[in-house]
Amino acid sequence: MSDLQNTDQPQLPGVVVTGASGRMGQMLVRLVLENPELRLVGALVRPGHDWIGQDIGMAMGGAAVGVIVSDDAVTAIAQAQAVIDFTTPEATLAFAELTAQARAVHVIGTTGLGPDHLAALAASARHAPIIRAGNMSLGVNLLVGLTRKVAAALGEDWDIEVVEAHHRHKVDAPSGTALMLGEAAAEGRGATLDDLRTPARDGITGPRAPGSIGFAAIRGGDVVGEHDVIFATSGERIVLRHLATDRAIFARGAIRAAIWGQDKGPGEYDMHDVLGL
Ligand SMILES: NC(=O)c1ccc[n+]([C@@H]2O[C@H](COP(=O)([O-])OP(=O)(O)OC[C@H]3O[C@@H](n4cnc5c(N)ncnc54)[C@H](O)[C@@H]3O)[C@@H](O)[C@H]2O)c1
Ligand SMILES: O=C(O)C1=N[C@H](C(=O)O)CCC1
Repeated sequence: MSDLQNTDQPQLPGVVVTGASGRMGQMLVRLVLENPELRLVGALVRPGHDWIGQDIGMAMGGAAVGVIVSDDAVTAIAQAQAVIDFTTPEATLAFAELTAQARAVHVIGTTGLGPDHLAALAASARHAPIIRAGNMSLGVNLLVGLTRKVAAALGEDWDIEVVEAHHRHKVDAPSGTALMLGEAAAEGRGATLDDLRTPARDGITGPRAPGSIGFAAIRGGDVVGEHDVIFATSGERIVLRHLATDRAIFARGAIRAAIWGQDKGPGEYDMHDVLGL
């Protein structure tokens, strides 16, 4: 068995990683196993997945770690102090109910959540802490603050566009990060993103609506995540840019959130709370 796993330290918070076979799930399993402040107690995959019943370390091509992959979320989450969840909106809602029952911290990285999903999460957060962000990296959360400041400093003659690029497998657009950046820009202008967001452009769109915030999404290859916030006016442009080259940045943020949340009461939190920004 791998000596990375803290099986001999039952006092450490136990973490369940959902979507454990996914791109983020595998990264999270690795980094939770390496973390001296946490214990991996569960690895959940979707029903029917061929990893079910195998040790998660071996399923990922390494040494055994003593945690068997399962699709039994009820049993796994009942013994957890934290659930780290990068899956799909539907799966995340189901995990939120179980995490609320277990009074465990639910760290949610899943994007593509709509108003109905968010309302259901708010209900779960009445029972246990939920920490959710469309991007868990330090760099993007700093960029959110910068975007708000720059938008507040510039007048409406500066057009705001958010351009993002991701790998070919990504299913939602605009990305969760792009929406966070757009929301920050709108806040800087004293508005909400719902007030200022322009629908995706295609065909005869007419000229740009003054004061609006536009989004453009590129999908291809293995791009981990790239975001530009463009402020454009006559004669000059400012571009605020974040480039992600390693998914570990998201996993590190999520793990920090799981630890931070251990002494927090029920409620909804984000990475600004976790990072003290
Ligand atoms: N917030 C962030 O910092 C951040 C960073 C990266 C990705 N994400 C988001 O995380 C999500 C996952 O991204 P990914 O690239 O890892 O995708 P992925 O498709 O590689 O992984 C998702 C995994 O969830 C699993 N899953 C689906 N339903 C399930 C269920 N009911 N039970 C257990 N597992 C289930 C899938 O089988 C898959 O393995 C996306 O919404 C993505 O946008 C967020
Ligand atoms: O790979 C993804 O999917 C990512 N999703 C998040 C988003 O939607 O912004 C964060 C970046 C990577």
